Amino acid sequence: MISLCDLSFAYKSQCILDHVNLEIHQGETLAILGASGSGKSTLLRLLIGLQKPTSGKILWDGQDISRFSETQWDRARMRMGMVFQYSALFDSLSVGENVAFGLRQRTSLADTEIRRIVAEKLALVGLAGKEEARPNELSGGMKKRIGLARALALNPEIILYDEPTAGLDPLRSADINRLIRDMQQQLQVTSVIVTHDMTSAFYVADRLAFLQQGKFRLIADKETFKKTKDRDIQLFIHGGILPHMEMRNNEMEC
Ligand SMILES: Nc1ncnc2c1ncn2[C@@H]1O[C@H](COP(=O)(O)OP(=O)(O)OP(=O)(O)O)[C@@H](O)[C@H]1O
Repeated sequence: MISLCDLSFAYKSQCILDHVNLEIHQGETLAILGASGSGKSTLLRLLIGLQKPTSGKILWDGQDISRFSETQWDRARMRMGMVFQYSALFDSLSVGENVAFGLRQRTSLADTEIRRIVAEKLALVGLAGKEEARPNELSGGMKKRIGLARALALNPEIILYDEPTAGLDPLRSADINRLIRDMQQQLQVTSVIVTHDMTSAFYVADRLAFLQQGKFRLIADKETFKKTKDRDIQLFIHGGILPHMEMRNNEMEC
């Protein structure tokens, strides 16, 4: 569905992505993992057209979206939902108007239809009837749910999540993880999740891709990932403590 082809990106002289290739399959949930500063958020920004690659292509259904004009991007973004790290809700707007934001900006739907969609999406994330609440009255977990309802409002084909469990306690994180998986199963939407949270990644993702020094060190399904003998990946998975297994050093598997 989406392919990164020989994609490179640099901020001035700092190379962030170095000739990477990645396939994002229709309907899958793919987790992008990597240390702080490895370029995960940059990759999301490239996928939503907020950055342009230095070289290479991003193909979506055969079209190179990295060369799109702003008008083409306006149409393409209707097919994408983005869930931001700290929810990025407008505190001055009610919850209902936050969820309605993209619908009002990008469609000419009647107000009654927008209200119906907002009610439907809030129900989907377990917050039915919260239209009149203000974001600053809500917990972090509820804000994340509203961010997700907003991303779902335009029925996107792909949802991009930047650290969906950041700042949440383990129980609220589990709640968000379940919700992401439910959305996946109910709506068959393609999802890309940038996260440091290994519990979350293993729970929600079908496949994982580990970014390090501008390259994907490993792109694999969950079982392969858990069993890899790559030392750096095992250290990352286990929070810096190596499990008892035979390790390989500095060997790229992708
Ligand atoms: N606008 C920018 N201009 C210059 N350098 C930037 C910019 N944004 C990010 N960087 C640098 O690019 C590198 C990758 O940043 P990015 O935010 O993509 O990493 P990340 O893997 O998402 O990190 P984290 O997990 O901490 O959010 C970092 O070294 C960062 O300092």
